[in-house]
Amino acid sequence: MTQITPLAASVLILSYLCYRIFRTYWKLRYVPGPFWARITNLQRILWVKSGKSHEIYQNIHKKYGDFVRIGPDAVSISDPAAISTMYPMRPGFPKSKFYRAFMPYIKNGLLPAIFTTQDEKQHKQLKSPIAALYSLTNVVTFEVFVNDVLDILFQEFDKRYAGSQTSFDLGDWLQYFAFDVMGTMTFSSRYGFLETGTDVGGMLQAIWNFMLGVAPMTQIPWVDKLWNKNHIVSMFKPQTSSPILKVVADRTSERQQKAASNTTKETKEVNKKDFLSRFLEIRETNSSVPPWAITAWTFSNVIAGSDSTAVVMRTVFYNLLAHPDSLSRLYKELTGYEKQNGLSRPYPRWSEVSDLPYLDACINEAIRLHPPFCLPLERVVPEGGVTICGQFFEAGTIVGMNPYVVNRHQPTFGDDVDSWRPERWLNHNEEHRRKLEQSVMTFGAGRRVCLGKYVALLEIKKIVPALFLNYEIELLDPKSYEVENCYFFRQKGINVRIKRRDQKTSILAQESKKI
Ligand code: HEM
Repeated sequence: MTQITPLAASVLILSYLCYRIFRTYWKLRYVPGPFWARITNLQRILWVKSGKSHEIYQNIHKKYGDFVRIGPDAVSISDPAAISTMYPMRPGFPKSKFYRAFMPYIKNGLLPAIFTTQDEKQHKQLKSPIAALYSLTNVVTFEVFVNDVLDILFQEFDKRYAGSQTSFDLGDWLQYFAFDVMGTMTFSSRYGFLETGTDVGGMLQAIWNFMLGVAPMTQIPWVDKLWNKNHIVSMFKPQTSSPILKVVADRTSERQQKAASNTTKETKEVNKKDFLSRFLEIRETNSSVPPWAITAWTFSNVIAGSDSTAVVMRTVFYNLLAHPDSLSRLYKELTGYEKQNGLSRPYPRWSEVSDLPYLDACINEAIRLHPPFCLPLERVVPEGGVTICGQFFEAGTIVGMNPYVVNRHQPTFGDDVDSWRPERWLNHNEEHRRKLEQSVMTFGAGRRVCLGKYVALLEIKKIVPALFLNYEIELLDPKSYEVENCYFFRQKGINVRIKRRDQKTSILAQESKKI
């Protein structure tokens, strides 16, 4: 028998490796991009870990154009004209394994959610029964919950800051507010962030730490599968569970027990109102809903809906405070409306502020400037391949659009894409405005577009007028504002002092009742 010499073996292995590298490189050779992206995903991990991936993505698109190869199988695309092809309303363009990394690993396996599932059948099974709850018509029925939480926010502001003029980070309070609103809407109870003015039980920090750990894994999902979502490995690792998942599970079982006894009048009343009671009702009447759906739905609400909304709120407040001209124009719009039509106090109603042009322009500009999710929203090219803006991609290729980059597409939004300019949403005909709106990727697009968009808009359109009409807010140092990004993109350092506005001059519609 002929012996394989070590030299021959080395040559064979080397040739095989060269062949693999060449094949990997060749696959998407026609798409420009950084050199290492042609053969490995390692660079993408480093981008995520740098905390500056939003800037890196913007720079590579500036350098290479609308199509950039970001990994052996992955392409980032920046032209908004591609949105309808890559994110269609019909099924058949599924999410990539990127999203699997976000699924909590519990003792029975992975807990899927509407946001994270790749399985389109499961997505339908989870989303269809509850989609109507998130329609604008239904969401406005939750306005009363936002008012309840605004009550607490105002009480705390008055008690802690308005009289003493002590400075504080408004961004932290907007986050507490967003979480407590979502808790109230979902379970009719708050976490207590506002009452205590702190991150109770370190829950918010734990969510951020979770994001920091998961974000690099999204770029190499096979490592996540081996290391984090593996039954054998998990036996040797300390058991950690998401603190939010624990809260969600506790509140759900409390409610289920109460509903089972169904004795008190209070329970019956609550059951008519919040998301949890509506979810329980849906499950009772729909046998196709799996038992774990309640946890998946409530978990989705809290995890997908709280921090993200806080990010947009911070962007609106920071930019209005840092641009006094904008703030003064908004204030004039609100008080002008109040003079003519009256505004409910202390918090204007949704019906009064849902359609104010300058408020809308400021919120649209904040949504454009600072999307909370800032890596490509990855999809897998289906069987038969697809042509995107004239470029063909074969089945299995991962394509994605990064909201941060798409929202800064110069030919669409103008040369000053990095600047705060709410006016870009005004002074144009309706058709142009609609085109701009459809070119913003902050809420995603198509079949997997954000389910909670109206919940977020309700909160934002309530809190912005409420705070500016009732308080004078002074931004102490615009330069202390900082952003950090893993996949989730958040800010800190909105240090302010506040005082109550002179009630006589600003309250023109005292008599209008609070909801
Ligand atoms: C300003 C606030 C928000 C932003 C910017 C935002 C952004 C997004 C984005 C970008 C997606 C799509 C992700 C993808 O395609 O990869 C998404 C999906 C989703 N969001 Fe939001 N979101 C916000 C608020 C909310 C709220 C308040 C809720 C719940 C009440 C929520 C629930 C969901 C759910 C359930 C999905 C999955 C939808 C599906 O796959 O069919 N979001 N969101």
